[in-house]
Amino acid sequence: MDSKMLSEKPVGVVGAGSFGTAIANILAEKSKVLLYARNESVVDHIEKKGISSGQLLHENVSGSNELEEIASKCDIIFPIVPSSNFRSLIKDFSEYLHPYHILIHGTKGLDVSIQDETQESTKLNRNQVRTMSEIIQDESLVVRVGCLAGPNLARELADKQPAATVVASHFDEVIQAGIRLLRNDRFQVYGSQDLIGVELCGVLKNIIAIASGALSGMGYGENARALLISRGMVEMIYLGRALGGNTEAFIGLAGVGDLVATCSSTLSRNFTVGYRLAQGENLQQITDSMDETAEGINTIRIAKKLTNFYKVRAPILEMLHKVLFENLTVEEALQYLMKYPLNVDIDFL
Ligand SMILES: NC(=O)C1=CN([C@@H]2O[C@H](COP(=O)(O)OP(=O)(O)OC[C@H]3O[C@@H](n4cnc5c(N)ncnc54)[C@H](O)[C@@H]3O)[C@@H](O)[C@H]2O)C=CC1
Ligand SMILES: O=C(CO)COP(=O)(O)O
Repeated sequence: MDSKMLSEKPVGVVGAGSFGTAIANILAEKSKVLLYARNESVVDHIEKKGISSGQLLHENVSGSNELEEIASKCDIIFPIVPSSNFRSLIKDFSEYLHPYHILIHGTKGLDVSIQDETQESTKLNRNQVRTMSEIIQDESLVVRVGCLAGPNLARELADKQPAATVVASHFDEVIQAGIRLLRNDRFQVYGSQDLIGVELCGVLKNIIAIASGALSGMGYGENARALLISRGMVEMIYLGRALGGNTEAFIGLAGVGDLVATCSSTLSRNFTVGYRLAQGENLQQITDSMDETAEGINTIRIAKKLTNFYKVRAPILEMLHKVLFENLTVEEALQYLMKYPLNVDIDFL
């Protein structure tokens, strides 16, 4: 595909939430963009008011309510919806998708097929858990898939602050397309061939972000956060490698970069969940009053079952699971972690 064709055809973004909208605006600096929303009133708002998810839209962005229109007009499409809706979206989309399409998703979550998981199951293996790029391949004829992941808090992107992301794919043309479409003088784009590793970075850092919010909610400062980030990174690497990622991805922008951003910002929804837990709210109260997606909650549930299967040492994850789903208090979890008998700093290199 040459650059002339790219500039002639619009780029598709599916999902008009905080991140989909921020990415649509970045893409719009170089291309026409078709932004898909399920809800007709949201499309109406996009068309008439030029606003989506509270963000003023670039003039190159128009709205669409038709997946068929997105697939027929766009060769390159960015699906950015929560992981809980990702498979059903791709199923609906698949009849319009062809092998010439390129899909680069921005979703930081995992999927478990219903038939593979029951409430009682305590273990999951890798074959029972899908990343979003795997869902695209499972459910459609699209071959050239990729993801974008990195420290990309939507609000900061919307405010045009400097930032960078990683586009990962097994196909160089997907990486090159991502760089060509997204890169501008405030937004750097790096490439990686480790698609699974980069996807897992974005997914697993949300677990640690919840823990970081909890530390802040208890009033603790930067020593505690640094301890959490570095030990959290080790857990991410253990589990990420068990699931097929390489260590390199985790020490890059999508790994430690996104981990630091999300663990340090009150803009992060996952951080906010942890903060509110530490302030005494329960999970139900928090999720009932949040409009946006905090992927880390479901990821903790899935990751715990994966660590049970692979016997991965992940004490932070274990404690968070108990806090979220088994009524352990945040203070009790912290006490347990501070007594955890470990003294080797780095044993994964
Ligand atoms: N907000 C952020 O700063 C960032 C978010 N992400 C990831 O992006 C994904 C989406 O997050 P946000 O945009 O923040 O979520 P959000 O909660 O702001 O919005 C999600 C949007 O997806 C739409 N949606 C859900 N199912 C859909 C479907 N089947 N078809 C079309 N639209 C559908 C919803 O209507 C909503 O507009 C998540 O996996 C998140 O982890 C990644 C990087 C940054
Ligand atoms: O992934 C993010 C920033 O890179 C956004 O994190 P939250 O989903 O926690 O808001």
